[in-house]
Amino acid sequence: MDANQQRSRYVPPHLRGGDDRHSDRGSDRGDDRRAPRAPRESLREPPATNSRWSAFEPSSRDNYRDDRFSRPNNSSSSYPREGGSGYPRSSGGYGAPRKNRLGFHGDMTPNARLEQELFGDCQSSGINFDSYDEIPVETSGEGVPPFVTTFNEAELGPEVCKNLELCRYTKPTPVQKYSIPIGLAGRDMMACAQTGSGKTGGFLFPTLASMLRNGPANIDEDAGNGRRRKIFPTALILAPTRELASQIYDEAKKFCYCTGVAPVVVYGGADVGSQLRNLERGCDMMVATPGRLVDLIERGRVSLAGIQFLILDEADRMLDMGFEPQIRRIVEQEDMPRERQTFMFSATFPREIQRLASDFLRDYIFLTVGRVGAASKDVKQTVVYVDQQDKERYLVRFLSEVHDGLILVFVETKRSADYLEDMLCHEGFPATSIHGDRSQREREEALQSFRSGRTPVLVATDVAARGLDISGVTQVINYDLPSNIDDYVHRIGRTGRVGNVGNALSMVNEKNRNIIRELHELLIENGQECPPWLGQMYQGSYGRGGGGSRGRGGRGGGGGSRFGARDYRKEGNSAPRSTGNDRGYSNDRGGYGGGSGYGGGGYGGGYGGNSSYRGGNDNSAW
Ligand SMILES: Nc1ncnc2c1ncn2[C@@H]1O[C@H](COP(=O)(O)OP(=O)(O)OP(=O)(O)O)[C@@H](O)[C@H]1O
Repeated sequence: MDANQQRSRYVPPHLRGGDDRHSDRGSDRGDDRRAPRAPRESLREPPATNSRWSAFEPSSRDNYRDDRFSRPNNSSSSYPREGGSGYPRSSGGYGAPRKNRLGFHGDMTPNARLEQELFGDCQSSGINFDSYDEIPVETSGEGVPPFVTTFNEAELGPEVCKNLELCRYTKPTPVQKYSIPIGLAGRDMMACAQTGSGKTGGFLFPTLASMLRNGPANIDEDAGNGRRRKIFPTALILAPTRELASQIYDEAKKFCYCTGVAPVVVYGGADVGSQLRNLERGCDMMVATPGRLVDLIERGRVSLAGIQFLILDEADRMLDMGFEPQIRRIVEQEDMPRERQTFMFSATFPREIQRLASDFLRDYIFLTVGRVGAASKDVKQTVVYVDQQDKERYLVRFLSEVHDGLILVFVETKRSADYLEDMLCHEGFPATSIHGDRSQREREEALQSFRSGRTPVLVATDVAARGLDISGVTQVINYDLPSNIDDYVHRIGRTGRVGNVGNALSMVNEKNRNIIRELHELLIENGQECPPWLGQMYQGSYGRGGGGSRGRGGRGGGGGSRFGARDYRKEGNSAPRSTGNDRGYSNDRGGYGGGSGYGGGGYGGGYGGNSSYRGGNDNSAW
């Protein structure tokens, strides 16, 4: 088959499924117009020598299969067959309209099929997992309880501990070691820990364990309820994207298995009717995106009067200008009690957002693992200078050398995501894309196809930058750099998770001046190779004398930087106290992990040759 024949059969993403609803969207969307397509022939590279990609033909992309994630079918439950509560099981596994003996709505009976579904995929942590223990932990606030070192039945309860065993979690990560006792002590907390270090468990474990200890709020669910039942969750977890909400829910289902606590997820873009039916079966722990929650409150279907736990995941994002009004409305203007516990978690926490966040917290404990806003040391970061017009060729060339793993390519706009997916498929790479203009179904299918390895390249906008935990992502590529360093930290954190190593490649040129200084400082802080041209760019853009006056150097001292090096309440006051860990406390920047030492390269030599700043892309390498 010649190349032209292949191309004629390929259906570009915006026309797939015989649906042309997107085909004219460029015309009414201002700057979201589709990019002019580069002449195909100019993009043509020498055939990829990498046999991984040569198996893929654009016309046969649906035949691309990867069985890495298949698993044996185990039909027996790890829980004893007898010994459930005797509470009748609903057909869906979770949720029954009646309350169980704990006063919650979930199932307490083991179910082998569900157990396999929930835990069959669980994988053990990566080789650097143990080095998490060396990351310095800092807490501030009054009366910080001592940290734990194990998952302990006395604290978490036997069911939760059993579920953690099924998850193959052998010990808590640092953030969990501290967040479990803080949460169980009834305290509010603001927690900041690096990407991929188990923050989801960090808030779910103490929430669930406290719920099991205390039971639900004393609410008469039937009072004032007519035919349309109102739902009174006990815990509310808010997340910024639908995919993240859905992922948190998947985690919650595992930890809640057989505990009697019923988790439910609600998010926009999906059928509200089926979400309402799920809610009606009973909801104790609600995971939601803010917009859909407001909708359900307005419909009179959800009340927040029973909330005992409020959690904001990716809290800095939830409180930035886009979401803050909705969050204020949910937290301050509905019926949510002030007598509740509030947890805020993120890997980044700019100082002004910390200040804003404190409006929602009471006498909280601030917990940082490492430095606020630091990147994971398990990600090898590489920057290359690539002119804008050379990026496509560079990417194609780069991908043809990648032999393994899933590759996440970040771009700036939805239009570029469509365009790049299209281009990569033409070039023979099984790619899909995710962005805000795709339907929820398309977004879910794209993620599933990526997760399964069927399309090992995912082109994404920042909708996929935060929180997503996809095992097997070995490369993150910043085709377009984000406009701020926190987004960079979250993006590259899609790889190098839970002790695994990963790689991040960023294509840099003059368009990225606004992030260069902080990128430069982050690379140095993380002990990464920092090409001389990057420093030249940075000094060129900010003046030689000015370097370092506003950057990460300022973070540690709490100077002019917008970043908090630690609890913003402590700035200019007494030093925060260490609650101690084996290695002792360091209040310095960075300061954890071994820096380099992990191989995992995958790229380097052939692509790293850009040494001059202006016009420095090394075409000879292609
Ligand atoms: N105690 C543990 N032992 C082993 N694996 C764990 C443990 N806790 C969490 N994990 C696993 O670590 C991975 C990353 O966890 P999680 O998604 O919660 O990270 P995160 O800190 O929230 O990351 P991000 O900042 O990107 O949102 C998940 O696959 C999770 O199952």
